[in-house]
Amino acid sequence: MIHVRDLTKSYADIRRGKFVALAGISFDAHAGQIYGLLGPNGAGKTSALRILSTVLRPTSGSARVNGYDVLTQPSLVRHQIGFVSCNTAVYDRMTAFEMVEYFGKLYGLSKEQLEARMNELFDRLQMHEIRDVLGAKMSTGMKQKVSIARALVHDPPVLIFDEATAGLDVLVARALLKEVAQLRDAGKCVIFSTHIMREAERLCDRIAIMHRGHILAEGSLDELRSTYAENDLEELFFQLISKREEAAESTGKSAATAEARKAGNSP
Ligand SMILES: Nc1ncnc2c1ncn2[C@@H]1O[C@H](COP(=O)(O)OP(=O)(O)OP(=O)(O)O)[C@@H](O)[C@H]1O
Repeated sequence: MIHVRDLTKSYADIRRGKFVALAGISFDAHAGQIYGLLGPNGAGKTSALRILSTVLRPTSGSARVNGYDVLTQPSLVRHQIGFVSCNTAVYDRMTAFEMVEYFGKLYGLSKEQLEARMNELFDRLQMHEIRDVLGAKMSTGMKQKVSIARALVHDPPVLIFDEATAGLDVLVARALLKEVAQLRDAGKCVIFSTHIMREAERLCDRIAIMHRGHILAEGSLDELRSTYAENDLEELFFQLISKREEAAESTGKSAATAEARKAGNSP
């Protein structure tokens, strides 16, 4: 359902010059699966997810969502996905009902379809009591429910959650994770980015461990544990990242030594 090949993204950064945020990642995610992108801050998770949702253009490589190409068929791609992040905007002057209705209309749902869908979503996400609450007066948890309803209103086959539990209290975060699992059980393809090991461990069917724009390892939790002979995901994660850092450091040192030799500054 999601097919990503050799995807790269470079930013022109004033301070750092050309900065490579994605260095050629490839992965596939399927219906009925939660695919986790696990990585520390700056790993490139958001860049990858923004490309999948057509907000960003890749520098090179390709990505298809439910058969549609993000570069050549962006509008069709957008109909295939719902996107939830920790800071999806909820308009201050709209009520929960108006927000979800507004997005349903944007997706072209008929009045009847929208009414049925909104009833279903307000039941499922227990949103009836916040139906008439204005965005400005909502708690973070309420806002997150509205964001989820907004992402689900057109019943897309693919759902993308980008660090969606950040800033939520433990009860609201749990409810969100339960909803994510239910979406998978309903046959959706879910991409779930997080830096929280426990979330990835509990929820994801496959995990890509990302660091500085690379996928360092990929597989089901069992596959990762057996390949790296390490049961603890956190430990496995640290081992992979420290190996990478050491390799990068020694490459940097050799490059610097070679440069110095060339310049005649080194014995
Ligand atoms: N518009 C931009 N211009 C320059 N650099 C950027 C831009 N957007 C992201 N970056 C850089 O690209 C790298 C990857 O960022 P990205 O947000 O994709 O990572 P992430 O894994 O989602 O991290 P986080 O959890 O912190 O959001 C970071 O070093 C970031 O500073």
